Amino acid sequence: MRIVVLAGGIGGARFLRGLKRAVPDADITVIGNTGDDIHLFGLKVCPDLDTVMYTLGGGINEEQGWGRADETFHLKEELAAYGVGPEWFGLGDRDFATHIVRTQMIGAGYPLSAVTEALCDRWQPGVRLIPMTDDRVETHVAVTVPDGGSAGGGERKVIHFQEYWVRLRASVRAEAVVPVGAEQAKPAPGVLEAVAQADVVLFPPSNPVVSIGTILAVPGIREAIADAGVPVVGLSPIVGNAPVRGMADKVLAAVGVEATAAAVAEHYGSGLLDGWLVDTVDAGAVERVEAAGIRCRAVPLLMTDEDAAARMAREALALAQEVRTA
Ligand SMILES: O=c1nc2n(C[C@H](O)[C@H](O)[C@H](O)CO)c3cc(O)ccc3cc-2c(=O)[nH]1
Repeated sequence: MRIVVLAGGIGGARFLRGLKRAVPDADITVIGNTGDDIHLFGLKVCPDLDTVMYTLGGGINEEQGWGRADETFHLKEELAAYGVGPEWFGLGDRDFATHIVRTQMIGAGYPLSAVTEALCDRWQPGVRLIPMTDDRVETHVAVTVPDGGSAGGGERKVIHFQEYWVRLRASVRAEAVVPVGAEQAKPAPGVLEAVAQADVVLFPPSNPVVSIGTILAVPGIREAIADAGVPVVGLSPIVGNAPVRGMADKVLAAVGVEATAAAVAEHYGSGLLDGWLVDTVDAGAVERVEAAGIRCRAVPLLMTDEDAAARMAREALALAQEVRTA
């Protein structure tokens, strides 16, 4: 079975680990979000690609869900001693090596897709990991930073997604989320081919705006998925009207979508999604999602461990089969 998965960071990576366990013989292609990418200290950092690569390759820091296990931060401390930041982004020594190799290869003329393949030669994630595009796309967030005054004023600015997410911890209101460069970007080699050859396309419980939404913003990808003629099944990242992890509710508000399992399904829409899994606590949403033309089932959606993630993957594939034979 050929499975294409659109993935962000932690949620996507953990789901993929479950999927591999559920269907060990499947041929899995992962289209990774690169809107979170950031240039720091002259290096290109790809948090979501690395989170998938490290998680499936056995090198992830399990507690954090990002970055390397058994990490040290000497380089970051030395940079800080020179007054060179940012200090708010935790790049460890082992992780730095990945960014150095990536940046060196890009400088030598290799596209990001080829670099990612080379990095995966070491990690052997057991899936084909392709960035959504080789072109530069950076998600920016328009915010108003309060001036602290009683008039409720503040400075409106546009900041990098990582500054909004990591430094500000989404504590200021996001007014708009813009995947800068997406409109001009082309899908990376292999992306459209993988979708065209897929038997099923899955949207893990990743962020619908800044992860999956960014991938779908690359011209051609949404259309290829909608036209593939195979079941497209997603899993809700919202459980009981709150994100399972992260701050997806904050960016959903910025695009005018309420943080409920049903609203996220409607946001993707029946033109794209054929099936949607909601958590059992959201069983009441099933009717609304089905009324929107999307087949819906309520099953446990908390990825408490690898077995739970594998059960979710099996449910997603079962729903895909149901859609296919309907
Ligand atoms: O909350 C944090 N997330 C960090 N993340 C996670 C990441 O910024 C976001 O969670 C994702 O971009 C959202 O998908 C990192 C990921 C990397 O690959 C490398 C370094 C970091 C550093 C941080 C960090 O300092 N704090």
